[in-house]
Amino acid sequence: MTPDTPHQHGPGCSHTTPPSPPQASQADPRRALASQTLANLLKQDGHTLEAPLSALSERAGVIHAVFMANAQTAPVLSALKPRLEQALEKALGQPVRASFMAQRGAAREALAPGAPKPAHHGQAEPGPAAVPGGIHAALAVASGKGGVGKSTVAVNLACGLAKLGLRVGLLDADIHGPSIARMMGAGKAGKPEVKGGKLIPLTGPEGVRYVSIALLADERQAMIWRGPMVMGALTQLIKDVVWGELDLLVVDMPPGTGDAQITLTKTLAPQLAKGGAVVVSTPQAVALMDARRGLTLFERTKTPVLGLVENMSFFACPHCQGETALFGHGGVAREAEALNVPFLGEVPLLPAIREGGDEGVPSVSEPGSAAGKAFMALAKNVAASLASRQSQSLGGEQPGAHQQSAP
Ligand SMILES: Nc1ncnc2c1ncn2[C@@H]1O[C@H](COP(=O)(O)OP(=O)(O)OP(=O)(O)O)[C@@H](O)[C@H]1O
Repeated sequence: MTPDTPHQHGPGCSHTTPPSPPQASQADPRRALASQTLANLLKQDGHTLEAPLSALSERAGVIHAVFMANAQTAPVLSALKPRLEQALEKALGQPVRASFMAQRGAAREALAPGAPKPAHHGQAEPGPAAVPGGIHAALAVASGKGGVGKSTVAVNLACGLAKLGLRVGLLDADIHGPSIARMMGAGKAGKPEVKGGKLIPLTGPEGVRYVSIALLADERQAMIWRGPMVMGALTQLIKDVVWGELDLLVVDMPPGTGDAQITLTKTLAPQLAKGGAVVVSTPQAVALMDARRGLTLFERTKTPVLGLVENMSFFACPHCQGETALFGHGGVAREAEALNVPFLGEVPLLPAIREGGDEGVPSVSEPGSAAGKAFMALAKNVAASLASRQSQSLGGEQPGAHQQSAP
């Protein structure tokens, strides 16, 4: 029973109707006002989207307005929430909390005309048609588990490759724990603009253009979107962004090997065929086991693997300059050899790397530092590997073919 549906007594039913919280009835003029307020805001921002009001109720003097969201509207509504609540308060003359509820079959409705049909369990498979033509190649930065420094490597690779002369975009697809905005210093730059229903990426260090779901939602809010909404948000962050001409879109993948990762690799398949994936791991056995799973995902989706990266390789003490192999230095290089995958380089555990991440200053922007040198060496190896991939692609290799040659 939804809040708007009164309890119906069947023949012989003696149940008493449970007391319900104070709610607005269908005839309540506030419903129309709430719907109109959202419609006006969407129109103001140049959207042609609709998000019907599902319920309006009142508790302890606060009005709760629930709107239906689908894969397409969810990110827009999240970004709009503070303004929507303000506008609703003004229109209804009372404090208002707005929330959004997933619509059944939402992803299917969100498919663009001509996009591939939805795959199993009703989730959108956006397909290559969704990717803007200006994105020439993509680099997926992945890890089997969280916390190994994948986002740190993604940021420094993006900025390092930009320093080497590439036009680089950076997409924070780590929808459940987005940290790219902070690492790129978004606090200083504010929120991205929306023009004609498209998002204008922010420009960060070294001219890297970037977007993150964290820029659309409140950074403190837990990312609890599920299934189709995640797919929809990710697809929008690729296709509804004015990326312009990019030699490379670096994608900070969500950790693990679930549906979101598969959707991303399939959506960006042609671009990944000209770029590839790097898998980040710390050297200890547990992380390596997960990294292996990450590699299997790329094999399954026929994404070329450029190689493995060892992060937090050893602790380089800034006081005594001594090195301590906290997680067992060299584990990733050995794993790469065993799996016949290139080893791209190692990055030590350095307090400056964590500080740079928190302050929004990537290590490569301080080229003289130990961290800057380690990440630039990595970026150069990746650039060499990309160049060799692209010359192979130009040489007639089928896009999506699995490749694992040394850089
Ligand atoms: N080499 C390093 N030395 C010191 N600190 C590091 C290093 N690499 C990453 N960190 C720090 O470790 C923390 C986790 O890193 P990061 O967010 O990049 O990991 P992640 O694998 O992307 O995690 P998640 O997937 O959970 O978001 C951050 O505070 C980051 O600054």
